[in-house]
Amino acid sequence: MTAKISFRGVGKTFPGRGRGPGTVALDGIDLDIPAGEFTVVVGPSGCGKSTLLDLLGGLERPTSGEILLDGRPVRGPGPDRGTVFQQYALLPWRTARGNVEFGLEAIGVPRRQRAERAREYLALVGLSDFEDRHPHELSGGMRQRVAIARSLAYDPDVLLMDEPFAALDAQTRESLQDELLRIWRRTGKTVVFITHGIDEAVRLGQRVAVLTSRPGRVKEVVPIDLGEVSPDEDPRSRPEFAHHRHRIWSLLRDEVTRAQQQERERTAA
Ligand SMILES: Nc1ncnc2c1ncn2[C@@H]1O[C@H](COP(=O)(O)OP(=O)(O)OP(=O)(O)O)[C@@H](O)[C@H]1O
Repeated sequence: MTAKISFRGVGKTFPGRGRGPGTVALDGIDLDIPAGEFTVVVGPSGCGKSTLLDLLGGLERPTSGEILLDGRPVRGPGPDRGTVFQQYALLPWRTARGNVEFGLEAIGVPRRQRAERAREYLALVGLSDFEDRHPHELSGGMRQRVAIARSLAYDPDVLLMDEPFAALDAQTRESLQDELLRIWRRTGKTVVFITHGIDEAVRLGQRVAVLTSRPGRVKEVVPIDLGEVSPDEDPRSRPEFAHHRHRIWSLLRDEVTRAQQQERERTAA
């Protein structure tokens, strides 16, 4: 079976200033992601996580290797991929509904359908009562829900999420994680989610790809199985959760130390 997304020997080097050496952000990334999987990517700061997502989103081109989406090389952005960033990037002069409709205008969905679809997706993220509010009238968590609704409304196959909950308080983050899982189960999207949070990775991922410090390579892909979780149980308190958490923490620890060492050498140079 072909993977939905396939990174094949993907490298990315950013040119240096003047004659200076470039920055090798990613090197030899090999990763296959099946359709419908929730994949989380973790790694030390600056290891190239956002770069990896930008390449998949078609915002950047790889220096080496290729990324295949449904077996075809990614050559640019497209409506088959929706992105949610850490910052909400909502239009302040538009209501929640207007923001969701905005993405649909861009792909030429007729007006009446736009309104209908925007309502449907705002309901999916639990914001039916807030569709006429402007971003400044919404909490951080609600704004991020609007951003998620906007990305889902044009029905991309793949949802790319770059630390979407990082700016939220712990409680809002946890409830949005639960909500995202519910939405993912309902919609069957393929999700690639970047985070710094180990707990977040274990809570959300079916697999967690741990990257090395820069240049980022895939150090290990950890399958997550939290066992049978009953509806009134907090999965975060299960022994399986602690086990996976510790595994990923151990893999990251060495890489973070290496990244800090690199940073010290760079500032000393
Ligand atoms: N447009 C660019 N031009 C030059 N260098 C870049 C560019 N974008 C990223 N880099 C460099 O590439 C490396 C990887 O950056 P990237 O933002 O992908 O890492 P990250 O893992 O997402 O970091 P963080 O966890 O801190 O958000 C960094 O050293 C960064 O400075």
